[in-house]
Amino acid sequence: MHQVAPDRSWPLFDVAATRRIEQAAQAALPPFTLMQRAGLATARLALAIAPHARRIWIACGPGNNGGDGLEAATHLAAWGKEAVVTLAGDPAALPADAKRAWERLRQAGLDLAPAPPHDCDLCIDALLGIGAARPLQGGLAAAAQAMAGVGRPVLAIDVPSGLHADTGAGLAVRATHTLALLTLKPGLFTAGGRDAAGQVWFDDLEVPAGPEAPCALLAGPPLAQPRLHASHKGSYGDVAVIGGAPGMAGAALLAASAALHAGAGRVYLAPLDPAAARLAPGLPELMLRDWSSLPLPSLAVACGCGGGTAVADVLPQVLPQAASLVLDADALNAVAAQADLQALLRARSQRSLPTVLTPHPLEAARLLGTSTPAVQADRLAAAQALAARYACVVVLKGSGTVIAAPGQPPAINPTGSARLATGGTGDVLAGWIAALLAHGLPAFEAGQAAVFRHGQLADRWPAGEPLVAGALAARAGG
Ligand SMILES: NC(=O)C1=CN([C@@H]2O[C@H](COP(=O)(O)OP(=O)(O)OC[C@H]3O[C@@H](n4cnc5c(N)ncnc54)[C@H](OP(=O)(O)O)[C@@H]3O)[C@@H](O)[C@H]2O)[C@@H](O)CC1
Ligand SMILES: Nc1ncnc2c1ncn2[C@@H]1O[C@H](COP(=O)(O)OP(=O)(O)O)[C@@H](O)[C@H]1O
Ligand SMILES: [K+]
Repeated sequence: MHQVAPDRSWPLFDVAATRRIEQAAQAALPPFTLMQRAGLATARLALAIAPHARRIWIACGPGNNGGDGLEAATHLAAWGKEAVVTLAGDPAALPADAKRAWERLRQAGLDLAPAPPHDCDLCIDALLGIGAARPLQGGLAAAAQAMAGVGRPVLAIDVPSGLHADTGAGLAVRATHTLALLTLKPGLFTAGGRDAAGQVWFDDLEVPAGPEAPCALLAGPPLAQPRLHASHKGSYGDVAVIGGAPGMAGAALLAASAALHAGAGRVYLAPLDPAAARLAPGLPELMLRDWSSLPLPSLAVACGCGGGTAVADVLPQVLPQAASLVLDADALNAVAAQADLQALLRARSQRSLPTVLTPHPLEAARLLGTSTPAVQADRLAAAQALAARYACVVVLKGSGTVIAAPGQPPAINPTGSARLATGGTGDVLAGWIAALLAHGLPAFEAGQAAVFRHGQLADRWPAGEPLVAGALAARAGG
């Protein structure tokens, strides 16, 4: 069993692949072996989470997830715990493996409780796993509600019940811990998955993934980029930030500050507000330029940050010329609205010019011509659809940021938290990615590395210190 931490990358498998892995293992092993392993692993983790627990409520559902719970309950009772077992369903209708777990429970002298306990020290959520097919209803919904009311740690088996294992969508049990079995599923790490799953643990039940290819990766830490002694500012590339229309100069400044602190050799700031040139940015290292005078073919450009509608006039020049490009915020909205800009964007890939789009879910919805809920319902699919449509790398921001590129499995970022949900942190990310592009990282690696470090910086932010974008930018790359 492993604790899933952002110290390495992890392959993720969707439900279809997990079912194939399970079927191959079932065929090769004596019947009931996997459920025995699953139940034992769950019981062991329950003890580790709540070593002094006396009463443990195991809330079982009508399928094999419930069977894992029944098997765990038998172990916990054998180890001296008071196991209170409820079943939202008919024991006679359980699938074969779960029925066997039910028989073992009965043989151990245990029976079902008529209702959840009024109090317990730990809840085990064995209502639904990868078979969750529709929103929780009836007895399952009642059990989930009771679990929330107990106010004790909740250990979810495989998937927090109700959560869609592939997407992280769906109203689900909110667990403090989730023990993923056989495979790690992408839905645990994006959309509602992080909040539902809590700390994720993984047990492969001694079954290798075999020939199955992961549908996505949980990203690990990027490689360090040591700065050679015999290097100079030209070795690290030049960034230009174009944005900051009237009233929004701060966004462009944040991106430029992040690019500077993330290690770009030189950073140009090209505000779209003519008056902004008179502002003292407090960063004398920045070189203020009119955008039309920038040497675009030699620059990594971050375009859009606070760009307002003015950025649409810049894009016909920037899209074909920038050596590498990050499009954020208003630049994305302009692309979403103009077919000519979309064509210029797509044409960049034919010339192998690296491009990264950094939409939040609303911007992604505009680019895809759909709604924000539709994007959030399947963030991996939305990011992949965008990458395919615009032939570039896409960083779909939010809880469990997705990094996608055409023709390869997407990555889900494991770092960051809602402390980043404050104005301007997305501008910081755009500037940070541009700095890595300027250094020569390929677009996917640049996006993945900057997103990981940006989130990690937030995770390590001192608890009592407000996290604001300006301070985040000043520590980029640190
Ligand atoms: N086989 C093995 O040995 C192993 C299995 N493993 C474990 O099994 C889990 C998968 O088991 P599973 O396929 O039985 O699916 P599961 O999640 O229990 O639910 C299916 C049941 O729920 C029902 N149902 C669904 N949604 C519902 C709703 N909203 N409201 C009400 N009912 C609803 C659905 O009914 P139906 O849709 O058919 O009407 C069906 O009866 C997996 O996550 C892992 O924990 C692992 O230990 C590895 C070894
Ligand atoms: N709940 C969250 N968990 C992880 N990251 C988050 C969360 N909320 C926001 N972020 C991150 O904060 C940044 C916000 O970017 P964005 O929405 O563009 O805001 P802004 O335009 O104000 O800069 C993104 O990198 C996003 O992934
Ligand atoms: K569950």
